[in-house]
Amino acid sequence: MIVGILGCGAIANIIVNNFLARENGINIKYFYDHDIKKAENLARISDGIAVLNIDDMVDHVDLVLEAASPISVEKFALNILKKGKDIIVMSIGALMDKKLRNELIEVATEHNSRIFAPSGAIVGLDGIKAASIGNIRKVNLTTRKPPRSLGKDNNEEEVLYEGKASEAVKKFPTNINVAAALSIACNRDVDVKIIIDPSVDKNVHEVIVEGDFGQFKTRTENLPCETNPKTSMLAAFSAIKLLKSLNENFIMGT
Ligand SMILES: NC(=O)C1=CN([C@@H]2O[C@H](COP(=O)(O)OP(=O)(O)OC[C@H]3O[C@@H](n4cnc5c(N)ncnc54)[C@H](O)[C@@H]3O)[C@@H](O)[C@H]2O)C=CC1
Ligand SMILES: O=C([O-])CC(=O)C(=O)O
Repeated sequence: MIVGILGCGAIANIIVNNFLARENGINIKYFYDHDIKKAENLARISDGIAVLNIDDMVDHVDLVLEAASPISVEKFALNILKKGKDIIVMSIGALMDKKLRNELIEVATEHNSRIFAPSGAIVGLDGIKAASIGNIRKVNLTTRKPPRSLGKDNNEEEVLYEGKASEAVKKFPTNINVAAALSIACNRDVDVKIIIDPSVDKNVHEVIVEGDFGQFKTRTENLPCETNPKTSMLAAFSAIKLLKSLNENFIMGT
């Protein structure tokens, strides 16, 4: 499987460094970023090809791994799917827009392509998907990040946001994709609180779900990526695991 990466920042760097040797028949070969130097850097370390025009990548790959921004999903995903290519979307916040999501699903169905959205920086999506088979009464997400992860310098705790996931992803498009992942997994606009917390040094996500199945609570304490403290290592790891699983015949988990 030939893979192209759209967005050559923190997540892409972790992915490429994990795939330096070809694994599971996956060859990450093409790189596109609107900062060509970033694409060239990844191409150099992986013996791949950096492209100036995204079409020069899409035409040659089986799958595009988006790790850029919600705007890049709006801009490029439709065309990727129309060309019959699969896409892994990291900027899941973009998919909270139901119109865009439905359009992408329609085009994917028509062109026999697939959209994958990894669980990213959060745990519990397996459980919430299963729980959504019954009635779900409550889903709360509380995200705590150190000030530097949110570009702040607080000395005291501050609630930055409290409200629905749909608004959260508009206000903080590169910080709370996890809220979109949760919402889409259970088809509900979940309640979100984002807290700037100078007492934590990790990106912490707590989820509480209650429904017909009973209840569960998860807490993820994520180490931030070195080059982008907003983003947790687990998000990149989840993309790697998903990518590897695409060529496997045994699927574990929901
Ligand atoms: N699903 C999840 O749980 C998570 C998702 N994310 C999202 O994944 C995406 C990537 O995250 P990082 O690697 O940490 O970001 P980053 O900022 O380190 O890297 C993004 C790269 O994409 C490039 N880029 C941005 N917009 C572009 C466009 N329209 N066209 C071409 N290149 C573009 C930038 O130049 C940059 O090199 C972000 O949208 C982030 O919010 C991040 C963490 C968790
Ligand atoms: O990486 C994280 O911990 C969460 C994050 O930035 C996001 O959901 O966009």
